[in-house]
Amino acid sequence: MDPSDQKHFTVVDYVIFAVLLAASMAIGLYYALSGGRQRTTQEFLMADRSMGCLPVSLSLIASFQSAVAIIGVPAEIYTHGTQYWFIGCAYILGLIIPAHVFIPVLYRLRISSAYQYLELRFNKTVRICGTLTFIFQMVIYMGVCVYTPAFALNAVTGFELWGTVLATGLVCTLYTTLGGLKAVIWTDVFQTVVMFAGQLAVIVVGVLRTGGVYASVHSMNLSLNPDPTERHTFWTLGVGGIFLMLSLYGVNQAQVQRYLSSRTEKEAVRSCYMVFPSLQLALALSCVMGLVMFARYCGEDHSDKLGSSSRDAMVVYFVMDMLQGLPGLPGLFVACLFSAALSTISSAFNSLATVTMEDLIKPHFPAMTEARATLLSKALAMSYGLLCLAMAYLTHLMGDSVLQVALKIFGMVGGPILGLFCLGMFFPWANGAVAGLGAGLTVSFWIGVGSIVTRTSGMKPLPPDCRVALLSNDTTAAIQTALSNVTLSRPSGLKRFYSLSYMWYSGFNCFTVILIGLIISFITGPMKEEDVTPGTIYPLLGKLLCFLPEHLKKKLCCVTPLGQTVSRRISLFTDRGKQVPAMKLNSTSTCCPVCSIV
Ligand SMILES: O=C(O)CCCC[C@@H]1SC[C@@H]2NC(=O)N[C@@H]21
Ligand code: NA
Repeated sequence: MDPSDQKHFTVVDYVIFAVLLAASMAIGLYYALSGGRQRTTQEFLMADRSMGCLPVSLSLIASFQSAVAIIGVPAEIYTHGTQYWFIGCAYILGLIIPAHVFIPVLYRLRISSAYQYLELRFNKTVRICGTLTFIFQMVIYMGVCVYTPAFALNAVTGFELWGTVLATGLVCTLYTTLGGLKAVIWTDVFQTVVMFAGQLAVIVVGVLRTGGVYASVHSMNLSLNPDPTERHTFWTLGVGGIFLMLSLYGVNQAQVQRYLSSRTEKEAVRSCYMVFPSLQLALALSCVMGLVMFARYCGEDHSDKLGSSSRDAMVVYFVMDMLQGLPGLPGLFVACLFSAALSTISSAFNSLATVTMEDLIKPHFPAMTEARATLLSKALAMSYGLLCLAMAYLTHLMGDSVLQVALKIFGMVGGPILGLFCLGMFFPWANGAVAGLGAGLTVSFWIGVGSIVTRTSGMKPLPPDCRVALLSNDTTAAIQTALSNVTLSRPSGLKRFYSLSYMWYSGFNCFTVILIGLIISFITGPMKEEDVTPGTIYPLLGKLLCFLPEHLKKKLCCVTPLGQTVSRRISLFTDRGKQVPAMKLNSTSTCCPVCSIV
């Protein structure tokens, strides 16, 4: 990028960025020195299970809204049109199902890590596999989140790349290590506000300077094509996106930990509902930013100004172009970018430290003292921080648009984990979980790597050229007809398998795990009712057939309502070694194998 095009920061911008980092540190220090001073893992990892629905809901959004969305979504809209906005349709079921299926089951088990559910329902091996898969997913995802803001800023403003990565990583590691989950949640609240403010500022200034978004209306496209190999259609985003949402907001430890830190189950369900409007707002802001950017540049390709860097960097170029000469606003946008990154990375650190502690260390050292366990948790948060800096470099090599990289990771790794939980909750007789997960991950990496190797991610569509958009309608129609007549060489066989849209990865891999898990269960003999831990099954069929009269349901499937108590006592997880009051279970009804809750 030649220096003449380089956008520069004024002192005010650097000050605003420094204030953001300092504010986050202050919140972290406050929680390190107040309350129980983070002396127990219940406080450090679970915020004493005392959180209200407002901070939890804002923290739930912040966990998976990082600089990847702030930069990647406008770049997506600019390059491919408004198709991506349809992922908003997936937020409906993508939040209702977690609120009414996953939260009730997981909250009533009084666990700290989502993967403790897997040991309760299956066995310790499944739990370890689930935990390791989660760690793998979040470490790579964190690398993308740390790298994105630093790379984008460096490409446009010459902002020191690795210095920024280091500063972000260290500040984040510090306040997460000092202040625990309470600090992470309250910094998430503060950072979500900064994130929205920054995006709003860019949109307002952008609309004022480009005179509206009329030119980009033509980039509104709606593809209802059911072909699963088409990258973004209403079906891949609106339906495939539901499985993506379930893998994140239903069973991902970062979100489950927030549900479990709520003071009551109702607060947790309410926080899940409160996520919906804010998530739609976040999606709308980033999509409109892409439209304003299109209106400004009409789809022309300015990457010549940016040298080799991708369309993602173009978003930062556009923002700096818009905010030039308005001291403080470039700094606000940079603060917005790093708020988005910090809130995601801190959530990832804390959830990684929690599962490592709860799932991998505590079970082997039950007699470990509270002080030592808390110290170890802090050391883990620190080591994960350093590990993600290494992953940031790996992202440097990935090449794809950052949004696509993140969505692929969730699909390839989050999908199979979702399948594991669904196998456990909806199929009482299932016990082939390890084989199911193994098969799911194998297929997922086969298709993921295959799609990268064969690069069958479909022709990169021509950047929408607003000259076409501004032509008279019949000319445009003529051009589009001509283009549609050019049938791309349709991939067949394995190539077609590799060209499955990555938005179907979550759903596809989830079903692979369930299918293989059920087949193995039948081959090795299904689980007996009495062996299933009560409270770990969601009576799916019973709920679906809830319209049937009781006597018919009794014949078909006499399901006791969720969480009903039955006669046998079971010992749940022991919190710190002592026997937690077991769930008294006292209904005697036996149930059919299909949907029974014992
Ligand atoms: O922003 C990121 O870091 C990841 C990209 C978005 C992740 C998914 S997309 C659907 C859902 N909505 C969000 O805001 N995040 C998740
Ligand atoms: Na975030």
